Amino acid sequence: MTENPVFPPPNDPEGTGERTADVLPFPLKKNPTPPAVPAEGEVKPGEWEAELPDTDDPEADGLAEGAPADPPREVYPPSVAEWMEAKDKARLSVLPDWVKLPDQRTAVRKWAVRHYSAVIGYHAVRLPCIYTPKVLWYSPRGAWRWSAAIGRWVFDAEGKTLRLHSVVNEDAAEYLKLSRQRNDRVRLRGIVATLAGFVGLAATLTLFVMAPSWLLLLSLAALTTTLGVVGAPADRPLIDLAKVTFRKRKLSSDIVIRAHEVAGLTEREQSIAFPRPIGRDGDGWRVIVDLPYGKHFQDALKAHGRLASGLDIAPTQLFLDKDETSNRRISYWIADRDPLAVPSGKSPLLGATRVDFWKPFPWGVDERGNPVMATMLWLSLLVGAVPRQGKTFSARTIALAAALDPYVRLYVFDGKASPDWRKFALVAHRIGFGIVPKNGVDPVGHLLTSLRELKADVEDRYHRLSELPLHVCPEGKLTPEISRDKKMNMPLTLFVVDEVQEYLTHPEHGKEILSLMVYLARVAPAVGVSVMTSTQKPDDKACPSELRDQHQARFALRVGAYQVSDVILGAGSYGEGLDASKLLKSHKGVGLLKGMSDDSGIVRTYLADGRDAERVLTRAAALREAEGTLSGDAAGEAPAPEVSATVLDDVAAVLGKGEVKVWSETIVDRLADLRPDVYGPWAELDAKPKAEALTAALKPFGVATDQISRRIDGRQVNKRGIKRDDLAAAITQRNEKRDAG
Ligand SMILES: Nc1ncnc2c1ncn2[C@@H]1O[C@H](COP(=O)(O)OP(=O)(O)OP(=O)(O)O)[C@@H](O)[C@H]1O
Repeated sequence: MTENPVFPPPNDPEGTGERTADVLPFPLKKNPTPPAVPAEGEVKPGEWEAELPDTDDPEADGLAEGAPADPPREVYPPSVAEWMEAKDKARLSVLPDWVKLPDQRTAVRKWAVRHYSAVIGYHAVRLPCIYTPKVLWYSPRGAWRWSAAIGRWVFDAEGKTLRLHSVVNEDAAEYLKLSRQRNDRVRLRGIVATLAGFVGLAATLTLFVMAPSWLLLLSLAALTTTLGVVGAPADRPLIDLAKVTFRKRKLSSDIVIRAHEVAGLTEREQSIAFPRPIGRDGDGWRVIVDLPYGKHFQDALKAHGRLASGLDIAPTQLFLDKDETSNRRISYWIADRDPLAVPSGKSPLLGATRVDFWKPFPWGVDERGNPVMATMLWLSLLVGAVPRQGKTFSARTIALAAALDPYVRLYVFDGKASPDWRKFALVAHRIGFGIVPKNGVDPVGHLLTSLRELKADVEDRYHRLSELPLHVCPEGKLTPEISRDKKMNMPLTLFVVDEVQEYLTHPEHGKEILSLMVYLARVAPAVGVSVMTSTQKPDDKACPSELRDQHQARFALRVGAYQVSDVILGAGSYGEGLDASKLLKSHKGVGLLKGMSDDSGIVRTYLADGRDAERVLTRAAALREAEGTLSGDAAGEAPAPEVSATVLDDVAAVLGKGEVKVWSETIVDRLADLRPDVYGPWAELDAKPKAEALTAALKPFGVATDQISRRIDGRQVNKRGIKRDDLAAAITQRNEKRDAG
């Protein structure tokens, strides 16, 4: 039943000729005339009901005493604006929603095409192999039935019973009257039939001799079909009913009320109400109900399975949305079929020549087929799911969008070394696969170097952005112009780590990787460096909460239990109706997205398979080459020397066993031998700047250089140098800091 609360005009309470009490009339009464008092316990579903205190009731003493709960009308009269607003809400629109809204019009059009093409196809297939043989089979019988009917008509068979009756009753007068009438009729009908026979014969002969063969065939087909239809048995129709391929139910308020009753969401004395009529919404029904007072969204959520059963649909067809105006108002979308099992199709990125990563880009569609746009600006994204659900594919679609913006710097690390990310080598600034060194490359070391490089970059960006003049950087934040200015070297950056648990559980470097990633996920998005991590193990050991919690956006594909869903999406998500454990195995690439925008909900991500990805990345590489933005690994450039991070260990490595203090320039020469690519340029400097380079590099670690005296050829020579004890103390301090995270 559809309920539309009608608000009475102010100062004109319905059903009351005059004001009898200080209690305001209940404004949401439905019937314009006073309703008959229902029998006790009888509740009309969907009707607003209110029990007003009966002041004559001796048991209602307590209610009559004291100040009235409602303010007197004279003090707070309902305003005309309120009344008009209520009327506005209650008024039904002239045209139904599906006519007015373009997406619903499209849905109806699609439905009509789908429906009628299915019906036409159904009959077209059956026409030659079922309907034609049936017509041919039944047409002789039809011809016999027809001629028999004409014979009966000509010879007045319908009067036979009466004539026989007059014979049995020996009523001669009646019999003579009926016989005369019959003779007249037979004569007339005989003439008509003979004439019709001649006309028919002449027409047939004319047709046979003069008509083109198509007309002859058409006439024959029409005659045979007519005879076939006449000859078909009454219990077996010639044409079957088309069983269309999809199931579309007509939803009624009775079904919805039944669902709430079996789900235990209604009270004995109060049912649900329908603030808006049930209507079509895309490929499904939109139902808005008001639960009984005291019941709320979470109750409906808990009863999701029972509600689906009461509606006689699969749970995957029922979607619940909160309503902002009331906690007992729920909006249901009841899909005609499981929308999540319908693939969303190929990613539109496959046809895109380039993407502006500053703007949202298409990532998928929601359950109703509405586009879902993604953005990675100012946020980090965590993707989690059990294996084979589309975790990598969904994360990769985002990385592909980034690749198609030539000004986005990409870091890609895949803990599993799967083939999925290999082709990103064409565009990625830094890339690594797995955790096992191969072909002379240690991927974990490379990740560490990249993380440190990025951390230094982020720190540097903060400084530089705050130093930029206001006309260049008005809000102290990265802008599209700054990010695309090559001289500024602050491009939007996407740091992708797939199967992050492989790196975080690394026995030697896991802790440092974790602390660097926590730093980046927390601090870097604000300067245009976004982190996207994915994992199939979101537990505290494999992917600790200190990292998970830094991700502002979460995407959970199917998981095993609602607790895991909450771990990925964040505590409390289950209570908001977000439970990725309800997704099915068949829901590939489908997940729940939270935190990317104000809305949370389902995303059926677009598909881009391995070949699609390769095509996009080849295009992206060409684009970057043309724009001159190919850098790092993709351009064959080695990482910048990590002087700051490794200098302590390197100096320690070049100290001789018993050496207590060594001159700086000696140390630099030895460092150049150890790592010529890093320290070679220092070694080429003169003695003083050489020593100063080392002093500057060690200063951040608290290692000062001292004057060290040596006797050379009987002469006392003083030069600045490093003491072993100072170095050891700095290394211990650094290690303690690192362990503490
Ligand atoms: N959006 C999508 N639409 C349709 N199918 C998809 C979609 N995304 C993924 N799939 C299918 O799911 C399969 C698994 O995807 P994917 O490799 O991304 O899963 P995964 O969760 O990363 O698995 P693993 O943990 O084993 O790497 C793919 O091979 C693909 O066939």
